[in-house]
Amino acid sequence: MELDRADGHTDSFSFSWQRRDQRQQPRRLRRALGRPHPSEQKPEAHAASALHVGPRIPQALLLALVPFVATLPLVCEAFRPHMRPVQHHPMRPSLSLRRSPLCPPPQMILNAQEFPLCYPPRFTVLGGGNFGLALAWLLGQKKIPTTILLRSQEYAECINTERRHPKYLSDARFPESVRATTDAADALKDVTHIVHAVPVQFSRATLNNISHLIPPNVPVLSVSKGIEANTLSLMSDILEETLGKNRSYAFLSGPSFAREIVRGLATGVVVASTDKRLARELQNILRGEMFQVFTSNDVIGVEIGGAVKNVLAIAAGMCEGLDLGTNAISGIVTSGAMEMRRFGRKMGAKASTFSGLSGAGDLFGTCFGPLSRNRAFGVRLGRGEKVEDILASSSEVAEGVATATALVELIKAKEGGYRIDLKYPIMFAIAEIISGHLTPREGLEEVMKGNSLVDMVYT
Ligand SMILES: NC(=O)C1=CN([C@@H]2O[C@H](COP(=O)(O)OP(=O)(O)OC[C@H]3O[C@@H](n4cnc5c(N)ncnc54)[C@H](O)[C@@H]3O)[C@@H](O)[C@H]2O)C=CC1
Ligand SMILES: O=C(CO)COP(=O)(O)O
Repeated sequence: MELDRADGHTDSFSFSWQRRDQRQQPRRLRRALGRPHPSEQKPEAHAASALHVGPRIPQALLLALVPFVATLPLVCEAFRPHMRPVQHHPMRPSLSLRRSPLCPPPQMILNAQEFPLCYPPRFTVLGGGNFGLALAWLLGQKKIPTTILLRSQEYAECINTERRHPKYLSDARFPESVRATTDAADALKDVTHIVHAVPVQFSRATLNNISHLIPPNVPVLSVSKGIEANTLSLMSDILEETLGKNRSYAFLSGPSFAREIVRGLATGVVVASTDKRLARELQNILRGEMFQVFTSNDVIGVEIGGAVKNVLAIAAGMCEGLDLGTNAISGIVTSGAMEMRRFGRKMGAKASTFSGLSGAGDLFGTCFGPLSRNRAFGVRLGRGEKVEDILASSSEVAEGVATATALVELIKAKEGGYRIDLKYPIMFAIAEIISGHLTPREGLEEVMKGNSLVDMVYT
């Protein structure tokens, strides 16, 4: 049976009291019998017919059902902790529970600006660098209980007592709903969602250390951008290999500098997941007036965009460090965007993802904006500093450095064939520069002079 709701939608999980024979009769016959189709009735008549109880459902039976229906929400609530949906943590109720009369219908949960979640989310952020802190701050603004798992006791105490991190984003004040700890068991107890913000090269070791403490089915949102150097893995591979396939993962990317987020400046990001419901749930949890969240199911496209733009930002920085001019930077970034898209397609990504926030958007922000650490790394490299010296003098991560060589290895593995460097001249040049085989000037001038620039539109 179906219920015709007042708003015109039909809910498959509820009932209609229309007689089956009446629903199946052709309209002309119904009119002749004086029983027009509900859509042809006046509103009052429609309402009356919706309540009309035919002889096949005795009124006594309906009355007997009333106490059962009335207590259904309470029964659902009582059983919630015992229900273990396949893909989700027990604290995230299954869709059928969310459809209990106590909860708004699913479209309300998914679309409402002020999300009326039917359970209290509790987040744990892994990684206390700039971006982990920015997301904890964002969640704190929404009064969502959030624990940051740090390695430094001193930093954790500073967050808990002074409500700020002494080193990163030190101007940002954390609300009371945010706390920090170095105790992984404490941080992961009762968690409903995990944000993974550990740099890619340290992710596998970090996750292996704590995987036994992460409750089954708790979903993980990764914000790290890069390719693991020794395995050529993306974060989606690392997460599945360390935390298993039996949970949902999502990936956040887009132009989103931590420093701007904690200043409350307008930001737009993409959350990609093959679990559409998780992507929409995270969208509703994270979004706010100044923080827009879009959803995508193109996980590989979003991951490739985030990893490759860091490499291209190093090239943009080198152009600046070498004073090659704006024309050269723009040419290299445009051509690099083509290579990003080409490789993404090879990996199975959608072409359109590279025109969006997690592709072109993040590429522009990182290559031309003043805040990028990858771009800053490239500037120093272009001015003549050595890779090792820059890395040794920096306490913040430039993911593009390790990713550059891993990216070329991954391209070779996926493309196969001869002279792949001709298809990806910019990626190959950056990897050669970072591994010390070419100087920045040699590498970039070779690209600019050697007819290596490609254009998506013109030949
Ligand atoms: N900072 C930003 O604005 C954004 C960063 N991201 C991404 O977020 C991820 C994290 O970057 P940030 O938070 O910026 O890092 P960060 O550069 O601010 O800090 C480095 C982090 O690495 C940790 N770390 C260093 N050595 C480690 C080790 N051996 N094991 C475990 N952790 C170690 C430090 O404790 C610190 O949390 C990166 O993949 C980055 O690309 C993404 C979007 C924006
Ligand atoms: O990914 C980022 C912004 O979207 C941060 O880039 P950097 O790591 O180069 O600072």
